[in-house]
Amino acid sequence: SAFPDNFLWGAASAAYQVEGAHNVDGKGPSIWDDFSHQPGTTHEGTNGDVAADHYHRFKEDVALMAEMGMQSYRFSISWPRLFPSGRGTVNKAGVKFYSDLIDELIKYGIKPMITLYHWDLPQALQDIGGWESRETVEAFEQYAALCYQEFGDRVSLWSTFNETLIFIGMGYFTGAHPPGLSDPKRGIQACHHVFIAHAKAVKTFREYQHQQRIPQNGQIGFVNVMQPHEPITDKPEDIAACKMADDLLTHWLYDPVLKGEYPSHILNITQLTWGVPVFSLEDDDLLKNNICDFIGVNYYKREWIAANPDISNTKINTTGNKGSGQEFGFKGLFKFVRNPKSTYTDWDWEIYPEGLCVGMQRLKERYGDIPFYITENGLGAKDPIIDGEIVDQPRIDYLSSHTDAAESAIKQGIDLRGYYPWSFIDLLSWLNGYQKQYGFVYVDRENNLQRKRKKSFFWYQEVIESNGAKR
Ligand SMILES: C[C@@]1(C(=O)O)OC[C@H]2O[C@@H](O)[C@H](O)[C@@H](O)[C@H]2O1
Repeated sequence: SAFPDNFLWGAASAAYQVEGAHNVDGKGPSIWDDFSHQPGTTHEGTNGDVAADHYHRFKEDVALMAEMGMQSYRFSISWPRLFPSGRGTVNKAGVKFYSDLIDELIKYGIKPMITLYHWDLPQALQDIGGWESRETVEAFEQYAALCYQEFGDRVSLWSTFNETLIFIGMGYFTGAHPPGLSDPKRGIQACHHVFIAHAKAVKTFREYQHQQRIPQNGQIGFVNVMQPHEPITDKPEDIAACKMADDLLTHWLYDPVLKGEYPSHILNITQLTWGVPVFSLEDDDLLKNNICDFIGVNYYKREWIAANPDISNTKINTTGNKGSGQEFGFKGLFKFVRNPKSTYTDWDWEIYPEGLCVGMQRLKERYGDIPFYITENGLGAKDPIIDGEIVDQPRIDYLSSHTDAAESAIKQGIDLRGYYPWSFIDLLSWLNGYQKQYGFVYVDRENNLQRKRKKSFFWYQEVIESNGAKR
């Protein structure tokens, strides 16, 4: 196979979705603890109070990762577990949990990849404005510095934010995520502060390397949604809508961290319309001088785009009833439409493996020969259980076809360094509860969260053992 010898075969998770122990050993509340406890916010009121209880079972889970042969594990740190009120006093028990997890991974030769922010902002910081406040930017820099100090000696792969498009988009535009707003002006400024927080965290990371407080070989990146857009017809209005979707959903999110600036024509529109983003004096240099080392791409689906003169709908399919999702779109900009020729999941996401390769090629064309990690890719499904076995063949087919696309990308010269299927273990899906499974390992919620290897566990074990030759 074309996979290089040092290619990292991993898997991913996120703190709020997997750990549980939401108020244990000094952890403070996050905005997801607060939001998910409000009625009507999540599928059937599901939340991360217990999740997969990884906080208490991480040794068993890491042993399963090692049995599967995983070479790297992408996980996120819960900021309020380290800083219960977001800044100031450090919760030593929280530091100990992640230190023990990292030691357990290293014991089995599994490289940690840390995500600093996977949506669980400390509620105490939301109370002072969250990402709309520069105080949160300062607090993030302090949080990142503590993580570098405590874990930088053993962790060389870092990323700052996961899917800014989603936590800003759903937090400030659709309102489906906390803080549940629908205000583009506030959303754009909040998003700007996230980019500044990222740049400051990169700057501190590089300073710590320079001072040899952390190893020189460490890499710090940014993790974005990678979602290729295609016009549903070659009519000029559909092509224009597709370009708009690309500018707003891709370039606005990638340019600031890979070019150090926003796409200028969109920046003109946002500043003319709302006077945002407001830049502080240091912002421009911060963005320009702290380009990250790699880009993490989370690939699930392509979206077909059409012109949208009429609908404003941001409700999505959160039940898993195929075809129950309406067309998602912003009036006057674009809308996502279904292609009758395409194949879709139960959550109405197109299955398009080639998009993994096409997406990286397009990014390489715009940003140059940057290192890539596929930091998420997976099939959300209700896995069939036959005679007590979890026979998730659809997930095997999905991952197999996507590793084909990954191999094609490498053959075409993309600097792809690792593949982290979402998710190592079944965990909470934010708005879809526990019914939307992604894991190689099943969690029996009727039986004390007992772990059980799925068919895909053994399939992936072979893929890793053969360095991608057997798929
Ligand atoms: C919305 C949804 C899903 O549950 O299907 O998309 C795929 C995957 O993306 C990740 O960044 C989220 O942390 C994880 O929970 C998943 O979230």
